Amino acid sequence: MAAPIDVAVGILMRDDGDVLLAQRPEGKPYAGYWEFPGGKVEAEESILDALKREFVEELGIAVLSAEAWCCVEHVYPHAHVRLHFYISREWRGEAQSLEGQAFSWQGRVAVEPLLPATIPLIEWLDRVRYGQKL
Ligand SMILES: Nc1nc2c([nH]c(=O)n2[C@H]2C[C@H](O)[C@@H](COP(=O)(O)OP(=O)(O)OP(=O)(O)O)O2)c(=O)[nH]1
Repeated sequence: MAAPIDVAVGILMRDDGDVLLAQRPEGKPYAGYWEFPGGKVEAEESILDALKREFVEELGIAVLSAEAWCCVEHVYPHAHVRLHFYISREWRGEAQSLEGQAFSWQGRVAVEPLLPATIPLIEWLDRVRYGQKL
């Protein structure tokens, strides 16, 4: 099988625990599915740099700091991806829809459909956001 493609994914988390999700625009695989913003890491680029670049390109947001959280691999029909999820609580700017995508701040995540590889993350994330009360 081909080597996985590295993808940098960012979870912006507000003080109240809400997180930002975006809807994949037309023309991409899984258009209309919800995801955390991010994109493919380019050659010679660190994952954190890719994350910062994607947030500027897609949302006009400057990520000031982010912490590596977890890494998930998934094989789709279109690609084998290795997703590097980061959590950021520190950024500058308000989200703008620079690629025509919808986005939404969510507490308990209620948007759907979610990208398949992102679904398990939601439950893990609730443990981070709301403690072990689940
Ligand atoms: N951003 C993001 N991608 C995800 C998530 N979950 C998940 O399976 N993916 C997959 C979908 C895609 O196969 C891949 C991301 O690639 P992409 O096509 O969106 O990346 P990109 O913006 O760099 O795209 P492009 O330059 O090729 O148009 O990771 C997620 O929560 N966020």
